[in-house]
Formats: sequence, structure tokens, C-alpha cells
Amino acid sequence: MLLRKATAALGGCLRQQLPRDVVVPLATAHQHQRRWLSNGGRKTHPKILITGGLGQLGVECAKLLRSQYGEESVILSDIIKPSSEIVNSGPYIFADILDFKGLQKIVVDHRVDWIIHFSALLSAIGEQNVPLAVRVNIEGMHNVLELAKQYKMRIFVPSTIGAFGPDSPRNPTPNVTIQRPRTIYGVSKVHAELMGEYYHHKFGLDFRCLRFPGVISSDPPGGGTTDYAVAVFFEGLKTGKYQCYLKPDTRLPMMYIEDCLRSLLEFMTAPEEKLQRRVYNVTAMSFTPEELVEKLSKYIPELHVSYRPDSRQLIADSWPQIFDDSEARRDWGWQHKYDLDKLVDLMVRDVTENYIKKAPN
Ligand SMILES: NC(=O)C1=CN([C@@H]2O[C@H](COP(=O)(O)OP(=O)(O)OC[C@H]3O[C@@H](n4cnc5c(N)ncnc54)[C@H](O)[C@@H]3O)[C@@H](O)[C@H]2O)C=CC1
Ligand SMILES: CC(=O)[C@H](N)C(=O)O
Repeated sequence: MLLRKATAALGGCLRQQLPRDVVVPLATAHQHQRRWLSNGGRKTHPKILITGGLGQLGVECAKLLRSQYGEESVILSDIIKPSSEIVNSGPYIFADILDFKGLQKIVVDHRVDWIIHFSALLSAIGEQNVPLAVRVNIEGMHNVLELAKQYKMRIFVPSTIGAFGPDSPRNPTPNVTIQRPRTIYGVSKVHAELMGEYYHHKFGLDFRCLRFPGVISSDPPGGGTTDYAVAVFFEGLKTGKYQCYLKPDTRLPMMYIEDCLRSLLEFMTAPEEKLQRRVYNVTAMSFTPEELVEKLSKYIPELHVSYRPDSRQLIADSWPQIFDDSEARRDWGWQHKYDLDKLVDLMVRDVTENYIKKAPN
């Protein structure tokens, strides 16, 4: 079905291709970006491509966007072989972020309006393979940015608390401050923020970027420094034990996935005139491993957590403790819904019902 649609669209769309170095006047870019809002009086939806879509954020993001815009409007993509559940839940396509032509074909064939660019190597895994992180996080970003410029798409790129470093104020960390991160992940995200802002000012690109804290959900995280806050639920509920790789008093900003994805959607649909800037901090709460364990112990009284800090401790020690997202709250009305109590309650129920009870004995 997708293939048929793509083939039919191909002939017409190729004619719209612009030369790579074309400078798009601001007014034209905005007109084009708004075209999905009305189509001869009929309301239509943006066609959305999610890159790196089979990670912790992508699958849930597709669910949320499909609930808003319809199943066929959201194309999940990644380099991973999808499960049958993914394939049955809506369009899925192979897309390597390093393959510019391949991405270009997808954008053209499917008449993509928005790119949600999730492909990345996260903080801990990035340190284990710096050359690959440079390619995926920096070259990959260049590819989507250039495509977004050429085809006048709205583009969302997540940044992170990891875009700050030991020279940044940590408590609180404001929206604009010193950013000298010490991981390749952080360096690549600062680069993405600056490139996106530059393309916005120079070419009128509708670049939107939120700096997320650690995101907590029952989908497995991809190798970050904040992953303990997911792993402790799985290990704690399964075995009653967990060995934490951060010290008990390591405070980091965090957010439940529903808040994270709602912030993304609200930000993507916020009117341009409300946006004072293109990169905003967003968060919901901050806690330490021992504070999380104390809450979790109410559900698992026998829970035993030991602490054995590893190289991730150094990363966490350079990141914000309290994230100041007052500018997002002021400019486009960001409000979180989930605090630590609600988050723990939801995670315990979700992991118990959907993983522990369903696991083969
Ligand atoms: N999960 C979190 O706590 C946070 C995530 N973010 C950002 O959100 C985005 C999504 O994060 P997660 O879903 O947690 O990451 P993840 O690590 O779970 O997923 C990343 C996906 O990128 C894909 N990928 C890797 N190389 C690729 C390539 N060459 N072409 C296409 N795809 C490729 C991987 O297969 C993977 O499915 C990332 O950019 C991350 O930096 C930001 C802050 C917090
Ligand atoms: C906060 C992030 O960006 C991510 N979860 C990581 O720990 O690398």
C-alpha cells in the first residue's frame, strides 16, 4: 500500500526538488510549511517522518502523532529490523541517516512535511564508539538539516541536559548559559543546536529543538547516563535487587515519557510568533537514585539497591541537577503533569502488567 502511494507520488514530487544551495525567502518557507493546514478548504495533516524511530522515544512518539494525525501520516524509520507489531501498527521504512540520497527519496516519495530526528548514539554508548557517534550524531544531523532546508520541512531535533558540562551552572541550569560538554554526545548536541539556529536565521528553516532531561518509560533506553532510572524498575520488580552505576546522591533532571512527547507535540504545533527562541529547556522533576529507591521501596519492600559507580558517574557529575525550563513555560505554555510519585506509580503498574507478568517462567 505504501509502495503504491510512493510510486504514484514520485513523478509529481521530483519536479519540486530545489538545488542544494538555494536560499529560501522567509515568506515562501512559511507559506510552504503551512500548506498542510488547509488544502482547498479541506483540513489535512502534516506527513511526518521519524528517524531513529525504533528507540526509546520513537515508537511512543509515533503512537501519539498517529492518534493526532492518522496512522498513515506518520512514517517510522530506522536501520533496525522491525517487529511484526511495529509493521502492523503503521508505515515503517528503512532509513539510514548517513544516506543522504536514500533520505531524500523518502522525503520526496512521501511528501514529508515534518522530520522528527531521533537517530543518535546516546551519552554512554557514544563514549564507547566516538567515530560512529560523530558520524551518526553530526553527519546524520547535517543530512536532515540540509533536506529540511531544501524541501522546506519543519524539523524537530531533541537536545539534552547532556549539552551542558562542568563549566555550566548546575543548580539551576538556565536556557542560555555556558555549554562546554565533555562527551561526544553533548558536543554533537550543541553542534545540532547551533546549526539549527543558524539555518533558521540564515535560511528561514523552521527548526525546533527541546533539551530533554532523562526520559523514563517502560521501553528500553539506548545506552545513556540516566538509564538507571528505568533499569531499577525492571530489575527491582523482577529480582528485588539492583546494582546502580551512579552514587546514591547523584541528582539529575528527569521526565516521564508522556510529558516528554506531549512537550514535543505542543512545541511543534506552537505558533511561530510565540517562539522567542528555537531551543528550549524542558523538564518535570529532579531526583537522586536514593530518592527514587525510597519511593519504589513502598511497592517493593524487600528491594535492595547497591551502588557501584562507573564511568557514567563522571558524566552525570558534569550535567545539570535542576533544569530551568521557565522560558518554555512562559513562551508556549509548557506544563508537566507527572511528578515523582505519579511516575513511580505508573512505571510499577506498566512494568508489572506488561513485562513481569507476561515473561516466560
Ligand atoms: N531517552 C532519553 O532520555 C533522551 C533522549 N534524547 C534524544 O532523543 C532522541 C531519541 O532518543 P532515544 O529514543 O532514547 O534513543 P535510542 O538510542 O533508544 O534510539 C536511537 C535510534 O537511532 C537509531 N540509529 C542509530 N544509527 C542510525 C542510523 N545510522 N540511521 C538511522 N537510525 C539510526 C538506532 O537504531 C535507535 O533505534 C535522541 O536524539 C536522544 O539524543 C534527549 C534527551 C533524553
Ligand atoms: C539525558 C540523555 O540525553 C540520555 N538519557 C542520556 O543519558 O544519554
